[in-house]
Amino acid sequence: MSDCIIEMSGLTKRYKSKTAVLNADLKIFKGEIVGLIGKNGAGKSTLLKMIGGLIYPTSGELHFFNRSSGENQSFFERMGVLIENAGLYPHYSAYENLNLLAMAYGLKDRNKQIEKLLQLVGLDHKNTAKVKSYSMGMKQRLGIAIALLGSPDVLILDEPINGLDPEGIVEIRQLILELNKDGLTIIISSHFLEELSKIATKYAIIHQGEIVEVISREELLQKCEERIEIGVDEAKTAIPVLERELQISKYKVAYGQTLYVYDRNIEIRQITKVLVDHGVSVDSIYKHKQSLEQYFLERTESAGDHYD
Ligand SMILES: Nc1ncnc2c1ncn2[C@@H]1O[C@H](COP(=O)(O)OP(=O)(O)OP(=O)(O)O)[C@@H](O)[C@H]1O
Repeated sequence: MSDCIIEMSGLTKRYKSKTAVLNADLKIFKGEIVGLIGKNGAGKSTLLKMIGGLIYPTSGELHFFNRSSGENQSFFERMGVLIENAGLYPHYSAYENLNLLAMAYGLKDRNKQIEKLLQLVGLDHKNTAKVKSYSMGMKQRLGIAIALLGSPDVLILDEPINGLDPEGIVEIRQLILELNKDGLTIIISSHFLEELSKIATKYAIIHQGEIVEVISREELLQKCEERIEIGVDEAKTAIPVLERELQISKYKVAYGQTLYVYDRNIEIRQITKVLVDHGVSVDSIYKHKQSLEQYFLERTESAGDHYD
């Protein structure tokens, strides 16, 4: 996963006096599923629209495949975009919707490509029912099929599970994972953090237009793992005691005076006892388990507010 296919630096979008996105720096690598997380109005859609070429940045750089987007607008053709709603024709079938667009794009082998796409998103190409009779989930899957016309390298999905019932959510999740298995890079925005955590390989947390953190799935899971936090004078004096007496092996030192112990089956009272018995005074000790939701809330609340 070493090919950086999108790189933005200092990407900014202002609407008159409103700054929707400010100085966004982010690298996206081939095969990633990047979850863009932020509250309503954080700037997610604006950022996705800039990546998808639907709006121009006010300033900053956007590079695709190590080349500036300004050098070659055709890079945007390699993005499949589903932002807001798919703009479906309600009185046509799924096939007809795709066919109209495929003709407009001048795609060759339309029939074959459309059948393949409909199959991929779990819709029947022979179904002549009008799209207006479709469920939200079916419309969303058709929207994804439309975004996939022309075999893009990157699929951009803005809140694709908004308004879907639990079954629809599972279908979209499975579809995204399936598409990613075939190598497609996906950028997906959401404020359903738990849902996003089931698919994203990397997260960019956006708050009031600014990317406040980029974190991998592994890092995030580690941060949200259950741990015992021990406050001591010096962590390095506590570690050998805990290793020897309780055989702890999964731990981390934070700020020199705090020790995080991730080993299961070790109780707070055991730790307190051995440390005190060996002359290490314990200033604080407690179990800590952070939910994803808490983590993101903390990141967005501690990030501070910026005003235009
Ligand atoms: N065309 C526009 N003109 C003026 N302001 C805009 C425009 N588009 C977006 N904004 C403002 O920019 C900010 C970011 O909007 P954006 O739609 O990118 O946020 P979002 O994170 O996608 O939120 P939501 O989930 O509510 O769509 C908001 O304050 C919004 O009101």
